[in-house]
Amino acid sequence: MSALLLDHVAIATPDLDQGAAPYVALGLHPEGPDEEVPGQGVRVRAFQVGDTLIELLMPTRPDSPIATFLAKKGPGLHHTAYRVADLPAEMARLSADGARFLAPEPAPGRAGTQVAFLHPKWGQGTLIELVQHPAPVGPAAQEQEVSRH
Ligand SMILES: CC[C@H](C(=O)O)C(=O)SCCNC(=O)CCNC(=O)[C@H](O)C(C)(C)COP(=O)(O)OP(=O)(O)OC[C@H]1O[C@@H](n2cnc3c(N)ncnc32)[C@H](O)[C@@H]1OP(=O)(O)O
Ligand SMILES: [Co+2]
Repeated sequence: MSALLLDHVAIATPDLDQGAAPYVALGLHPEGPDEEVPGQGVRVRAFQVGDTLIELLMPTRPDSPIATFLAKKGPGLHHTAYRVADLPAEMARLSADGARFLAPEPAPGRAGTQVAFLHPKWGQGTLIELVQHPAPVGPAAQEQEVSRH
């Protein structure tokens, strides 16, 4: 079973500046420029907090899941996300264990990640996302490769 880390906590907002205000007031700074993720119909502003992120999500089109969420529940906590080393393997393991994924395959997330969502009912009322980050490239990866031998 792959290592599991809390990757991010996601918050739905109709406006990134408005949604980000409490985190800026807490002294956090955005982790780079806002990022559009067309497949999810969202614009993302992320704040690093220790090893995890606070991810503000604003809808970029009316049929975005975030637009639907905002219409039903208003702004606030949207999902929690966990980092896995091998997303397909985790999906197969959890599905065999009765978990219910919202789509059969991973989808592109922010920052080159692959993501998959579990149904909120399976999450006992919480929308849970699994995230696989791209393999590191460049000197860091070579160094990691060398240290393996
Ligand atoms: C930039 C990418 C980024 C990343 O991490 O890289 C992202 O995280 S993108 C995030 C946006 N994308 C998604 O959320 C995709 C997955 N979500 C969905 O497919 C839908 O939002 C879904 C199916 C979770 C809910 O859709 P909808 O509300 O239209 O369906 P239902 O009304 O049938 O809802 C079923 C049931 O779930 C409750 N619900 C809905 N959303 C949430 C939520 N975020 N947390 C907890 N519960 C949720 C909803 O109230 C219904 O419950 P019920 O008791 O039947 O009322
Ligand atoms: Co997310």
